[in-house]
Amino acid sequence: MTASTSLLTEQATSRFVRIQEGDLDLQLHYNDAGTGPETVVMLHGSGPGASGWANFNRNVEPLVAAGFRVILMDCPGWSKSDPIVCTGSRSDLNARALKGLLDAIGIDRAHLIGNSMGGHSAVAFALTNPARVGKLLLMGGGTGGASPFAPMPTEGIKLLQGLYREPTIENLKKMMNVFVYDTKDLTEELFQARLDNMLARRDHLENFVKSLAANPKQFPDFSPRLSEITAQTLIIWGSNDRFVPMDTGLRLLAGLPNAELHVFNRCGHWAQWEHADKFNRMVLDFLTH
Ligand SMILES: O=C(O)/C=C/C(=O)/C=C/C=C(\O)C(=O)O
Repeated sequence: MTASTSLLTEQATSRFVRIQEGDLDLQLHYNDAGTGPETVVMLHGSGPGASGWANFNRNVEPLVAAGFRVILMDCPGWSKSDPIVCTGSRSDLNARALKGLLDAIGIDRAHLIGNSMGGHSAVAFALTNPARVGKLLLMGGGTGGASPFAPMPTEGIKLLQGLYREPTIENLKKMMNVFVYDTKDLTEELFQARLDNMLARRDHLENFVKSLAANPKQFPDFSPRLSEITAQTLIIWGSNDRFVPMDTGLRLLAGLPNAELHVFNRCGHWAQWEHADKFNRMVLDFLTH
């Protein structure tokens, strides 16, 4: 561990910023780690209790050690960011929040890593702000839309929505057991931390349910527009993903002109966590070559 990575805790990297982006006027929470000429932004998924730190805590340190600045944005409606009810496209809402954040903290251009909803949001950002995107890494997400192979909503998304409606430890365990292929690393400590995150912000849970009632399709299908994105893209999927099925990754590969796809076997919806070491090596190789 170097001096620059020794202070990589959630608390030490926690920051708040006020953003004004069109009609969005919000306080956002983010984590800001490391220094360097290039910035990597990580965008988390849409589960109850998710946050940048919860999703990517196994992935920050290697990037910081390699000389990147890493920003984890907590999307509006999650963690310590302000609450919101989203009645339109949540992917586009998050993209606007990200533009507001980058403007507010003076970052012109960044590489984006998105997990699930974070992937949908990264694509929305790349479509509206192409000059501000370096490379794109999409994991278990990138576009909404139906799967021709898996019943929709998938079993994972049904559990996720059930947990928003009834936020109990039992429902949390049911959902998290489906997140990953191998459940042995899901400790009581991890369940408890995620439960605490969730229950700390009942307003976020209620707002998610209201948002879904107002617009059940929070994540639009970007397939017809993917060819507009010229950024070099690495798509990563778990072959056992029970939240966003792997054929979504194939759809992204077919649509994005400069993309390649890596599929992890024995891996669910959290490739960045389940295969963290290999994932981190792949990210560094992708970003530095
Ligand atoms: O419905 C979708 O397309 C997206 C679903 C998600 O974003 C689910 C993400 C779950 C997590 O990764 C999490 O940590 O909550």
